[in-house]
Amino acid sequence: MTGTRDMPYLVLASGSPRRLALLEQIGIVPDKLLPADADETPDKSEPPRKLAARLARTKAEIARLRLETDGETRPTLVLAADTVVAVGRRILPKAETEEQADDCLALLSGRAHRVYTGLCLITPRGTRERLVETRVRFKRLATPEIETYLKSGEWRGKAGGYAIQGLAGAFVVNIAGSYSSVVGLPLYETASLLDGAGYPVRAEWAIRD
Ligand SMILES: Cc1cn([C@H]2C[C@H](O)[C@@H](COP(=O)(O)OP(=O)(O)OP(=O)(O)O)O2)c(=O)[nH]c1=O
Repeated sequence: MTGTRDMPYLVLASGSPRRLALLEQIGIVPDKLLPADADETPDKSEPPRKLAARLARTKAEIARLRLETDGETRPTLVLAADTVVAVGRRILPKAETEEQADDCLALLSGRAHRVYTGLCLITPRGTRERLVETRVRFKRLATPEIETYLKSGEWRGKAGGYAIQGLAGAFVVNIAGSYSSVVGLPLYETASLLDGAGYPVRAEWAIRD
């Protein structure tokens, strides 16, 4: 790091520690965290991919408005994401109760589902978006296995009632797409959006330095 570059001010519109950790994994540390409290209820017959895109955009817009209200004048990049788990068109909840997580796991057992992560980056020159789709196939889960998993509490607050980065990693027979996207932030697409908006990602720095 030379400290001489014009670094845009980067705001991560998220309260998710996983999204922050994923960004840090690729050498990006946001200047500010601004969790955006969006209503995550799907619209009537809203397809899962549209929901993920819409919520990512809504979170980014809420954060940008707050910055405006707070009188922020620096050129700012606002990054937000939303992860949705679906079986076909059926959108699974972000599990908040053991019963919800139990229902999700029973549905995911022995079949494939899709994880959609919407990404939105608001820049001074406009809004850029990406939608990343990943197919995940779970093994068949026996009842005692589900019961043990429920006791772990790892499902709490997770879309689809599981976290691939934890114990549920052992349920995954295969995955086609982006692992980081399932965890909550697709790293390739994030780096590419930020780079396109003039935010230097670490690999770029290494080459330029
Ligand atoms: C499927 C899956 C989801 N998740 C998480 C990612 C997201 O944090 C969460 C889905 O909820 P989101 O609404 O996408 O995000 P959030 O409310 O946790 O955070 P934010 O403040 O950014 O809105 O589920 C995992 O951590 N691992 C997984 O394997």
